Amino acid sequence: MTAETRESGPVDLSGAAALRSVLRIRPFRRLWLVLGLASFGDWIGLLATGIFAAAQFQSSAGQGAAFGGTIAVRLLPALLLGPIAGVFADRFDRRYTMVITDLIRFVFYGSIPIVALVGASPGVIVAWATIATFIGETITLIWIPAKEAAVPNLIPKSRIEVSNQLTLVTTYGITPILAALALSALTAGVQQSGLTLPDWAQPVQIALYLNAISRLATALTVFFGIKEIGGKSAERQQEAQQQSMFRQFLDGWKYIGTTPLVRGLVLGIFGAFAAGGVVIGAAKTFATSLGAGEAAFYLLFGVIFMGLALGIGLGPMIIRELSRRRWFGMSIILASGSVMFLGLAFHLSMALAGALLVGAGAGMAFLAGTTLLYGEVDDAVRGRVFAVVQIGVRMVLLLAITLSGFLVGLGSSRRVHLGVVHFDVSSTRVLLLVAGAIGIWVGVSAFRQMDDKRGVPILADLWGSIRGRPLSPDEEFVRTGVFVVFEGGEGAGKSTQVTRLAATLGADGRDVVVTREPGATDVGARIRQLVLDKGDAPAPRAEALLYAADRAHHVATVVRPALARGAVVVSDRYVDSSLAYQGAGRTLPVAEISWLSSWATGGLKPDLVVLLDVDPGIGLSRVDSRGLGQDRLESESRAFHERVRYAFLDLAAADPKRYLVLDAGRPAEEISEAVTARLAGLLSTLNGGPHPAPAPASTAVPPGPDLDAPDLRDEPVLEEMAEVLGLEDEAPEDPVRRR
Ligand SMILES: Nc1ncnc2c1ncn2[C@@H]1O[C@H](COP(=O)(O)OP(=O)(O)OP(=O)(O)O)[C@@H](O)[C@H]1O
Ligand SMILES: Cc1cn([C@H]2C[C@H](O)[C@@H](COP(=O)(O)O)O2)c(=O)[nH]c1=O
Repeated sequence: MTAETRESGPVDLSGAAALRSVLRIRPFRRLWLVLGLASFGDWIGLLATGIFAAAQFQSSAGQGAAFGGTIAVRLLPALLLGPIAGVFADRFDRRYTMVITDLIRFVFYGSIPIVALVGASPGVIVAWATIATFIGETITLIWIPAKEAAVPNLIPKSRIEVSNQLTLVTTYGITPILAALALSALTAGVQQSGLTLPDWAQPVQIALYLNAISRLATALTVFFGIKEIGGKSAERQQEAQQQSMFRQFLDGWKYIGTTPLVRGLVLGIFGAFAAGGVVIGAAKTFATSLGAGEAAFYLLFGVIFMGLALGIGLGPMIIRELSRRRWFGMSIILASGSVMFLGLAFHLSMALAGALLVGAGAGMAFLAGTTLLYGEVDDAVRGRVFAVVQIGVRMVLLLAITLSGFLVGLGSSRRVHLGVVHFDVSSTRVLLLVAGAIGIWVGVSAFRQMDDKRGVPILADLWGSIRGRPLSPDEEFVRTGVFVVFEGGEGAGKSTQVTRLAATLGADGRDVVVTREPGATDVGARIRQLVLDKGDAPAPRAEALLYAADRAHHVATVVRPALARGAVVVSDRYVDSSLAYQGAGRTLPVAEISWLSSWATGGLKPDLVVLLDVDPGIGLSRVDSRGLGQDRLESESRAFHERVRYAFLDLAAADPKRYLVLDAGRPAEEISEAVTARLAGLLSTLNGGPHPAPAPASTAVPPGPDLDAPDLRDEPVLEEMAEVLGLEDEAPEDPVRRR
């Protein structure tokens, strides 16, 4: 059982369009209806069973015990049957599993009000309500994984997230509210009408019938309307034939335990819910420690659920195309960090903001986690994985609420006065801080385990994604060569130095590739003409795209292949020229140019950038002295060239390790010496030092299609440069400047 590695990530449609597109899928539409009905039945049943049981007793103690008891019974089956429930979903036909389990639930839930009608004693009624609820909930545990495992088979991968949003919002947002409203409207309607209804028509009784009927309705819809859920894949069929249920059960756990991504997702989801549970459990004492009273408790409780809904509903719209794996880790960290923030809050407004973020983080983690699981987990084992998730979430919530409630009750608190600020340092706060810290650790581990964009800065990626421009991960390739780039304004002496360096390295027997931007390739030569000819000027954005296009082709066909085979690549201009000329010069947003270049190059960065810094006046006069006239860029204003110069210097200052900044007014030989000296360190790491060019076939560089790449040492680029330069006419001597 291997998980297919696929990312159910970015949705390429706007929120509303994506929603419409998923609702156009008929089987999903019906499943959504089923879910809505089932969930409405669940919630109204949960409320009504509790009220119904409580109503059988006169004393408040009896009422409390009956209400709490029936609700606890709904959660108990998860403990007992949970682990095995998923096997049913993977072993049997999922359609029949859903239909049969719904029919059983219809019978048992329907029996609860009927037992009361036949005149049984309160004790028997409550006992039967408890037993029937227990059986119904046990059966639900088989129904849920069957449904969860079927969803990805009905919907295209790209729509899974939206469908998931829709079902989560329906289950945890819309239907509980509808159920509560329906029940209270029924009760209020009867009270206000003054009617004396027979026992069987009491509002709670009606709610219980509704709960049962919703099961019948879902069974019929699945049986007649969603036939697509049925059938078994060959793999499932084979497993069912060859393995016992117990073996399948063990394999399910083994799969979760040994598949790092799935294990990380499951643990992360539990972590996020534990964070929410701790806050709910501690909320009452916490509200008191804020001096905010009973109402604040309900407020905090409500705000967490509001955050949950906001996270699920709006999360994907905010982060847009951020990697879902990264989003998952970040959401857990957000939820846990907010729990810690709550531990430090000294005012109700801070607590409410913290609670909202706890809910939002948990909701987003749940959405991202389940969406990833839908995409990552094989159909054959999906039922078991979702059984563990669904049941685990209930158990973790219950445990976290109970344990934190218990722990906060143990400790005492001390009032701390910090100037005008007074707050309690209590066991509640300590608990929140510790739970938050553990949650952050879980989030960071999840992030590290499943990060699919290693090396891409996290916050820049998040910010870029929010703005609709996520950063791409570097393209992977075996890089054994060294990449050196010369940058600088017009006439700085780049070509002179490139040629000198190539000669020195060549004399050393190195495999050297001399190249430049724009124009090192046939495609590039045509682009160079387009951007530099003084004809029709491309608009600034078009100009930026043309340079990026030249770069993309250049990197793919010249630079990467040469680096892969272990050559020293020396390029006259690269990314910084775009940042300086199109960014600072043309005043296009530098971050956008940077993103464009990083996309074009697949994130390839030079090992060393030699920046030849020259006053634009001097540089342009050198260009003029060549007597070849000025191209379109060279003829730009003095202010343009000043902006370019300072942009280069700023780039170098921001990453001093990668740059060698030299005063281009100094003699060419001195500059060459400085460059050679700086490069010596980098080259010593290259294949153990000098070697004959081209690299012998026996070197460690893996052979491959890259070996077909052009070796530009003898190509026109170098010749053309030498010709243009007239290397025998050396520049006047000037001191070298290092920064
Ligand atoms: N250190 C130096 N001192 C004085 N003159 C120099 C120096 N280096 C190069 N030159 C001369 O300046 C002119 C421009 O040099 P070069 O073509 O190498 O600069 P470049 O930066 O490549 O120019 P471009 O921006 O046009 O590509 C040439 O005539 C060259 O001989
Ligand atoms: C790579 C690159 C270059 N330019 C400009 C800079 C120069 O004016 C010309 C290139 O000519 P040179 O002979 O190599 O100096 O193009 C640019 O504006 N943006 C870029 O990305």
